[in-house]
Amino acid sequence: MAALLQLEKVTKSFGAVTVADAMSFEVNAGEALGVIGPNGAGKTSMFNLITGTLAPDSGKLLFEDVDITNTSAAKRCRAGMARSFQVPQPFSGLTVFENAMIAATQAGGMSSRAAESFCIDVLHQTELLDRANTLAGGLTLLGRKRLELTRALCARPSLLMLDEIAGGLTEAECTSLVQTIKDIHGRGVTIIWIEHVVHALLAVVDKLMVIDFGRKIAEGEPRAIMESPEVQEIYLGIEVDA
Ligand SMILES: Nc1ncnc2c1ncn2[C@@H]1O[C@H](COP(=O)(O)OP(=O)(O)OP(=O)(O)O)[C@@H](O)[C@H]1O
Repeated sequence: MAALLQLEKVTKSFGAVTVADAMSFEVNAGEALGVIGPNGAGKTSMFNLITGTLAPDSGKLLFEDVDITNTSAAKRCRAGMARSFQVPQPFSGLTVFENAMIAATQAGGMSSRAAESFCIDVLHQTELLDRANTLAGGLTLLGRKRLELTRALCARPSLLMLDEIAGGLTEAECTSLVQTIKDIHGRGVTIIWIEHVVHALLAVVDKLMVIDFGRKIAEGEPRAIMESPEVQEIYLGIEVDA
């Protein structure tokens, strides 16, 4: 598999707080990478560094083998990166369909005519088609999460980044959203998914990475990583017998 995204020794600090400490990893095309770590570990900052809303102090990022370290966030989006936000950020006074259209025409660069049928298709995938004419502000939490996913997909990403999209959902809602994400991944979209709801992640991802204090603690086959004593102790705070 070819690497779609590569981070090489990416470092970023805010004063004394280091959010990325010589962070290196790669994500192959077609892969789903899960990212876990304690609060404040630097997970969202990592997304900001990848999408270009945060500039690294040092290190290099490559997307499709092109050095994007100094590429603007807008250009990275056009190149195929899209993300959802931890706190859904729709245009609350616009309908679900209008939100999708804005994403498809602005982030996805589509003409309005082409975007219409495309958005219907995306809303079908994200199971929001029957809410197309609902105001975004009137959606349930699950609906808002699905709209976050819709808006990211409308940017036509080859790399989809999900930031705690399962947070706050009931068990049944989580199961339903996981199935949607599985289907999206099944269509060949490469995914990086930050999540505290670990069982949701494990249902989808091929690889799991654990970070703490901006450092990569472990990376590999998800269940093996979860069972490793180092991860249990550092991430879960569980004392493991020597
Ligand atoms: N712009 C900023 N200026 C100063 N400190 C920041 C900034 N952005 C993030 N931080 C700090 O960097 C650390 C990492 O934050 P980040 O949001 O990346 O963590 P996280 O792993 O996503 O946490 P959570 O799981 O709680 O969402 C935190 O201590 C945070 O307060």
